[in-house]
Amino acid sequence: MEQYIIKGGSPLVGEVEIGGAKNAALAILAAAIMTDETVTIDNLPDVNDINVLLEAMEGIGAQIQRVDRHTVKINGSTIGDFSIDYDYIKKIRASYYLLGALLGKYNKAEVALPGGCNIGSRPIDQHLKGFRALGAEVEIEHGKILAEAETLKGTHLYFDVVSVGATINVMMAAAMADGLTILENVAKEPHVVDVANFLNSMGANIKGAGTDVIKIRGVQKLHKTEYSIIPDQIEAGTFMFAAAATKGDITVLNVIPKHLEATISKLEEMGCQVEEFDDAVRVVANKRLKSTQVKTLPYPGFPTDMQPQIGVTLALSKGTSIITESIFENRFKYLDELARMGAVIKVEGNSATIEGVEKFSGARVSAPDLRAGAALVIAGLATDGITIVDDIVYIQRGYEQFEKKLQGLGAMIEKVASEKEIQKFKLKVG
Ligand SMILES: CC(=O)N[C@H]1[C@@H](OP(=O)(O)OP(=O)(O)OC[C@H]2O[C@@H](n3ccc(=O)[nH]c3=O)[C@H](O)[C@@H]2O)O[C@H](CO)[C@@H](O)[C@@H]1O
Ligand SMILES: C=C(OP(=O)(O)O)C(=O)O
Repeated sequence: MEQYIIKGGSPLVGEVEIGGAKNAALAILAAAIMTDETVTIDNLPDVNDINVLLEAMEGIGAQIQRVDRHTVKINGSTIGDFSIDYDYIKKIRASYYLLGALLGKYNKAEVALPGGCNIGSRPIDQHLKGFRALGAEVEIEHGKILAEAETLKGTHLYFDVVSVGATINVMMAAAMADGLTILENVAKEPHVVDVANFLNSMGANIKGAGTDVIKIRGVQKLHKTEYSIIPDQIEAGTFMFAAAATKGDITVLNVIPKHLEATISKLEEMGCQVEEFDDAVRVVANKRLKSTQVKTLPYPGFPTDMQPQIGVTLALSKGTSIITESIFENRFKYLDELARMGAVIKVEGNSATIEGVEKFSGARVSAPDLRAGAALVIAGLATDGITIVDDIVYIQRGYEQFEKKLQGLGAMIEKVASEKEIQKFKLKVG
């Protein structure tokens, strides 16, 4: 099992290139099979979730051609099977997008109930409500969701909760339904807009993505396109908090600063200097930061996927901070690990009270999920001494070459897989 070993305590300084957004890419890859023509997708992050989804798509007959590390050509004309097995997709959440894509194109889909990070109960009732409203029969049998329709028909639907996944999934299916679909109380995340833009570039007729109401006029056919995925706001924010926690100076390159506003505003409140450029953001922290309050909310609120990264940074900041996690009920597990490094935290329900400490002490900790894992790496980088992070397979789900990018900023971090490699690292760093 691979681990990260870290010798922290030095500021991270330099520039880092941000890749394409995992959560946009997963939906866009699935949507690419909705035409029989060849779709080229660029700025794809080379992370495990993407590779798992591509394998699942190949498994049902789609032709996948890797042009280079970040570019893929997809042709869905050879799909002969509408059923995705659990073995393929148990590790990823976004497999559910194949449901919307297959249902939209073929009026039939069978997809095993999704996996993904264990950050809460994560129901998919809103996805199913949307498919049913479009006229599909939907059953859950033997761990699979079975959806089928004679024809999909446009509908007017009000989501009960704001869900990224349900918004995108129902929007995909509706893109090829008969007539007009109006979706209300939808998610407004940048990746929702990116998927709508992608579908429109294939000939769909979707308006309003990024607002509370999306209107989709169904089309009979979609066509080929070439599309570049937006930058990953969560990867960018992770490096921005790495700058803050290590009292560093990091410029994240290839970002859309508008997508980072909630993160930027918290960093400024905490005492960081933040400079915005056209497609870059620089974060400088040259003193101990201040406490603040933060509540996770759907976009444009503070993202739940950034909650552990701010949590680690606040645990080192002066004063008492309160974090309220309002999206997922099980996203504080990293705080137990952080307590092993000396953080002082009390969790009650969906809120954590953090008494900032001057410093952590290195320890062996486990990544409980993707973002929590990245946050524990940040904690290690901010700590004198040695930290070992176990279960980095979670981190590899969503961060491309995480340790290499951190090394480029001066971090002493290595991926190791044996006691011998751990000892070698310790000897090297003294
Ligand atoms: C692959 C992907 O893009 N994952 C992201 C996506 O997850 P995901 O799409 O699973 O998250 P949702 O936006 O759907 O979840 C938001 C809230 O709605 C609830 N809910 C959702 C669907 C549903 O049918 N019923 C229901 O009650 C969830 O339990 C949660 O409390 O958005 C989350 C919120 O920004 C992010 O943390 C995840 O990184
Ligand atoms: C929670 C995440 O992913 P998923 O929804 O795929 O589990 C994430 O990207 O932070």
